[in-house]
Amino acid sequence: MRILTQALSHILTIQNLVIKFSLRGRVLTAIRNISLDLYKGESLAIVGESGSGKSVLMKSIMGLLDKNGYIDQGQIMYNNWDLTQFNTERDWLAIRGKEVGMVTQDPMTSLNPLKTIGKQIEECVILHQSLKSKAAYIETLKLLKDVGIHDVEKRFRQYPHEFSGGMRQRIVIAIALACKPKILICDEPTTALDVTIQAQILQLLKHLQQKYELTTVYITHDLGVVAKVADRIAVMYAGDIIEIGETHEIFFNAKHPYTWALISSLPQLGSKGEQLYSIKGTPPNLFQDIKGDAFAPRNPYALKIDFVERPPFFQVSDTHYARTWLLDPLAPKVQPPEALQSFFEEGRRYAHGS
Ligand SMILES: Nc1ncnc2c1ncn2[C@@H]1O[C@H](COP(=O)(O)OP(=O)(O)OP(=O)(O)O)[C@@H](O)[C@H]1O
Repeated sequence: MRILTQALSHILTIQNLVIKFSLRGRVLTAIRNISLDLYKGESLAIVGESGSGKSVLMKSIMGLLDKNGYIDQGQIMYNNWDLTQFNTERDWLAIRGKEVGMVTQDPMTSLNPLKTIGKQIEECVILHQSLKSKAAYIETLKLLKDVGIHDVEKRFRQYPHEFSGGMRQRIVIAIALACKPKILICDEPTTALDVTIQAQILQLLKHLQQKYELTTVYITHDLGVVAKVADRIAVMYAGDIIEIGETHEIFFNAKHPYTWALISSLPQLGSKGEQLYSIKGTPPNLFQDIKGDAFAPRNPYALKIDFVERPPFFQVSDTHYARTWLLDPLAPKVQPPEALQSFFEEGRRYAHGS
């Protein structure tokens, strides 16, 4: 795994972003003052339960927010452009696909069932790489090979329904790559696939990230999925990033009780048959103002201050930060649940040994 303490340059910087939606006369705050740096060439996973704001955050950097959504505050800096100031489709065409590509959960919705897959990839190659027909055809065959499809001349002439789910996802990835993006957002890219195919697609994405020198962002509700592919993990809860760090720091030294709960739900821990800490209750109502730490009402370790004041980011290491009052020097010393402690220790031993 790459060490992110080395000086890496930012490819995209989000500052104090607030995103709201108007809904039947009421306002829902989906993103609550998030700041995030994305480093060139890294692989970042954004993890959190349904409704935590992962997709809204990523849609905002592609100009894909629903019509009732708007950026209330903040900046998204990319290439000296502030994307929050983009307001026409024309502006966004300079970004979407070309600078930032996306692979979504369901390949069928991204593919046109009436066109051969070769034509669909070739169209993007012609549009984004300004190649003439013969060169575009050759480039398309190369992309198909790169995403692990065999017998490419024959496959070029086939339609989406003639491919399996995993193969269709490879084609969607080829279409994204045809636009030569610098950033590739993968939104639950393997959720619809079975476990073996999941692993193959993640392996492929990791390989392509290196080959095409991409910066990748994975969005997922499943921490386990990104363990092997992400350099860093950002944990989201109720529209906020509550912990961020290198993958091993999140897995083996997490500090926020919500991250503890996410790790506790990993099957690796469940198989030990121990009583694990599970998240009870529901996430907060995003139509209402949130006071303090949004997780406090569900947090068995909550302190009084958690109900009053939003915790700042406490620094754990150069690369690891967590928004929990438990890290305040004045807070009582609280240890993670026991089953997690042994998981953390095992993980750290393994990391030192490897
Ligand atoms: N068009 C919209 N109008 C109103 N609320 C919206 C709209 N789009 C998203 N939201 C709300 O914004 C919040 C964040 O949604 P988002 O889709 O980003 O969550 P998520 O973490 O990606 O969840 P999932 O994993 O289910 O996709 C949710 O409360 C959602 O209901």
